[in-house]
Amino acid sequence: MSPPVLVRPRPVHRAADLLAAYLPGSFYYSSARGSLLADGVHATVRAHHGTRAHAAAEVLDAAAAAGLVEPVVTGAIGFRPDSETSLVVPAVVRRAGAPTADADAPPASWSTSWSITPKPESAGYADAVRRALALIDDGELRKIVLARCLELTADGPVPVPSLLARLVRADPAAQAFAVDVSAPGDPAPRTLVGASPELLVSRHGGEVVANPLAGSLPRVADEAENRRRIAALLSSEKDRAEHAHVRTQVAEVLGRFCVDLAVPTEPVVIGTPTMWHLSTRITGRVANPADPGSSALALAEALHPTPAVCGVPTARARTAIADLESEDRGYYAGLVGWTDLYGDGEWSVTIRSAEVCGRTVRLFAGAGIVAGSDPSAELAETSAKFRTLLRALGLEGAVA
Ligand SMILES: C=C(O[C@H]1C=CC=C(C(=O)O)[C@@H]1O)C(=O)O
Repeated sequence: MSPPVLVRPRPVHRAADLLAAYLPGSFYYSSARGSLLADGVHATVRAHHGTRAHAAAEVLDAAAAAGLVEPVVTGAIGFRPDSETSLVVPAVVRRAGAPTADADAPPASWSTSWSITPKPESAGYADAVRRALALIDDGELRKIVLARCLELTADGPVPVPSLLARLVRADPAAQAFAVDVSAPGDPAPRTLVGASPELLVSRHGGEVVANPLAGSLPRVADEAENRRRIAALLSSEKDRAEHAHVRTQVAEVLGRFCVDLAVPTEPVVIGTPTMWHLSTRITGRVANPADPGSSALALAEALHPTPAVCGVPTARARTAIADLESEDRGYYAGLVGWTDLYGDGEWSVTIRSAEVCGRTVRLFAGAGIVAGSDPSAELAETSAKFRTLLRALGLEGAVA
């Protein structure tokens, strides 16, 4: 049984210092609620889908018994139930407040030439959207999120610390992360890096927040046009339906764990530097905070995959994704974050992300397809979503 929360440690570092101290192999996670930098491996959490929260609680209890102060489990879990997982109890954890926009950002591009390979080509993606729409017409699916991949190769190793710093600087409120996800056989260390706008779930002292997003339009430079887009999103039947699937499922799952669940019936629009999204902030309190089955990781596992990355019904959407997408998603559309000894923690949806390995960067972006979706608009939406990473790589405009 985990000890009760009495006094929580206060951050003793500056957010900018934590970001500057990040090195490949470390775990970094920051959001509007604070920053965390972790190094070394005290223990590894080995468990499969559905048992990770209990395994994490056991490993955390053992770490505390062994004298580790305030142990935390950090890491990432891939999209598929059987996909890769990287969960560890780090040896050293440093915390700080939320990052700010004035953090130092390194220069734009460090590679003089890149090769860019879309997988599939644009026409192939549009075709997959048409096939998904046929499944929706047939009544097999109500929603499916279809993703595509860009494989970039630079003329030298991609410096992950600079990429991470540029992502944080561009959007300090995002859930930014860098996680070592190296696997046997990788030609170089592999890092999952990104700046997700979507909080899957956070739990602090028993207070739970989830912030599902779905229904999107690209952000542009012209503010009048942006105002039109915000109004268009709020009134779009198609986008509201796409969003409602996610809100309903997240609320239903959290309802199994929480009391005082508050689920707004009307979405609002949130902006990232590159996108506008319909957003619903759902709050509640865990009914049984001491139960490891209600930890932040347990809630995250129960929620995953939400219809923001998979579809409705979930099982049919998963098989359709396997049939219609050409590339394995790996860690994309999974979850990334941390959970502590008390069951608190924060997990975000692994989107606006890439896996960096040596000179190669694989990035994914997806779009929710519902009745009424237009293949060319969904293709454009995925291109706009790639801009988060492409901008940070100094490559904005490189992909139509
Ligand atoms: C699947 C992604 O975004 C999700 C989150 C926000 C809006 C979404 C949408 O409108 O389709 C997606 O559900 C992605 O960025 O790859």
